[in-house]
Amino acid sequence: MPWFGMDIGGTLTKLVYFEPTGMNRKEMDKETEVLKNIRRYLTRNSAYGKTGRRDVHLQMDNVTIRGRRGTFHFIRFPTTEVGAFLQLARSKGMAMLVNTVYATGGGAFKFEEDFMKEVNMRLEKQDELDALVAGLLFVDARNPCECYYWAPPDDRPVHEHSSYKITLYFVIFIGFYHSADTTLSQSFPFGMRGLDRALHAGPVSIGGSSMTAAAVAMTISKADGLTYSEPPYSEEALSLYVKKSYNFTNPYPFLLVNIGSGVSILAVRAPNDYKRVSGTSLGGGTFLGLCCLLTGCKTFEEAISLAASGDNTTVDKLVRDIYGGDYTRFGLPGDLVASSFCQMCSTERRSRVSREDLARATLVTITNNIGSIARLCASNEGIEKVVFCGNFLRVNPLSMKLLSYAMSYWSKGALKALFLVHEGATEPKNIQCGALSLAEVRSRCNGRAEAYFQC
Ligand SMILES: Nc1ncnc2c1ncn2[C@@H]1O[C@H](COP(=O)(O)OP(=O)(O)OP(=O)(O)O)[C@@H](O)[C@H]1O
Ligand SMILES: CC(C)(CO)[C@@H](O)C(=O)NCCC(=O)O
Repeated sequence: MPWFGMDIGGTLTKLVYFEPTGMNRKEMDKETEVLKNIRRYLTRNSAYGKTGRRDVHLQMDNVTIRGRRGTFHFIRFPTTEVGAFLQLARSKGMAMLVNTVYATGGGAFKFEEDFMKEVNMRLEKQDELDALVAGLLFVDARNPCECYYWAPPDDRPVHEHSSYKITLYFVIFIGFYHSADTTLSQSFPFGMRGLDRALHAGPVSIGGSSMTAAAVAMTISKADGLTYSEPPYSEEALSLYVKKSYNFTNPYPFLLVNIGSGVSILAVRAPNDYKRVSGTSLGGGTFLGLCCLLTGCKTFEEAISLAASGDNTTVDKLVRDIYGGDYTRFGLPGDLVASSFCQMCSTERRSRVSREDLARATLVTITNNIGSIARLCASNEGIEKVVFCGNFLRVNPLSMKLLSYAMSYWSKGALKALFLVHEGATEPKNIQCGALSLAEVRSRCNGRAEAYFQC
């Protein structure tokens, strides 16, 4: 029997196939033709039918389980295609094997009878959240660079990077001020809020030097020490992030936020000690469903690519759209989204909004909401490490960066957002182990050459 494990989720079915390697002649002779065919079919292709895909970049080689060495292959297809999958498995002779497969996810219950009827396959059902925790610990133990985080190269939080600019603007401002032959109050007889309102005005002149009113307003606001941060969703802030490996050898306690169709949040205190502390129905399925409705896109990949080039500020109402600037008393920066999608109440704005902006706003809305709930759960549980997983993060660095920003900004650096290579990464080998010394990398890889090179 080939070694399979399945997770039949609300949106995607994940199939893990363990291909034994290094079989001796006797074992090879014993392997039936059906098994050989299945092995060849799975490992020689990376696409199955129209929608089945093998994530070749996630493949794990030289893994030992139950004394057998082999390779893990990761295959996925939409759960709507379970029927087609069963037909394919039948055509490959699966029904001729006496077989039981470990299966998890809601579909293990829902499709149990179909599996038995179509391919004579008994599903040995496992709880999906037990499997999630066990799977995370398994894969992390075998891949030293499994766990990573997003941060600027110097590891300082992104929102602190803007303080460089505060200093810079302050210096520019002082320069202007000193070269001016007029006083500040003469140039700007209005207060800070007036300056913020001047954002839309044209160039102004100070002592013969001119700069835009917007730059002056920003300068003053920064020099004045008002709350300021680069908008987390601005390209400038997001471009600061690089992936960095995280040493997860002492993981407990950690919060595990699984963003699938819906979202489950677990507090994990030991390998066999966790509880589901919360969840939300606004998850990856909501993002994709709303995006399809709003933009007419057809696939997750399309939705993500639209979002990548969109601007949510044409769709959302920001604090500054309501306050004219920051709401300083309660530390709400002007760039914070005050009300998701609120600009879409206007017929005029609706008529000129782009698909890209709608996709971006949907992504930001769903991601920020999950970030807020995760942050509250972490503080309730007294946990600092927050691991995000689930296929919503697949090919979706934007959400990972937004979550990283939100965790760090709102907790004043206390919370760390962590991610997993086998959930979301497109190029796992690009992760920098930059924060680790060579000796640390070596020790974490336990002398295994392939792990070391991956690092
Ligand atoms: N190729 C894809 N097709 C559809 N959705 C995708 C795809 N790739 C990533 N996604 C995203 O991943 C989500 C599904 O994630 P995941 O596979 O972790 O959950 P699930 O197991 O299907 O759901 P649940 O655990 O809630 O039952 C989708 O809702 C979507 O946001
Ligand atoms: C129902 C599950 C557990 C199925 O994986 C998941 O989609 C989920 O956690 N949904 C959120 C349900 C809620 O807590 O509101």
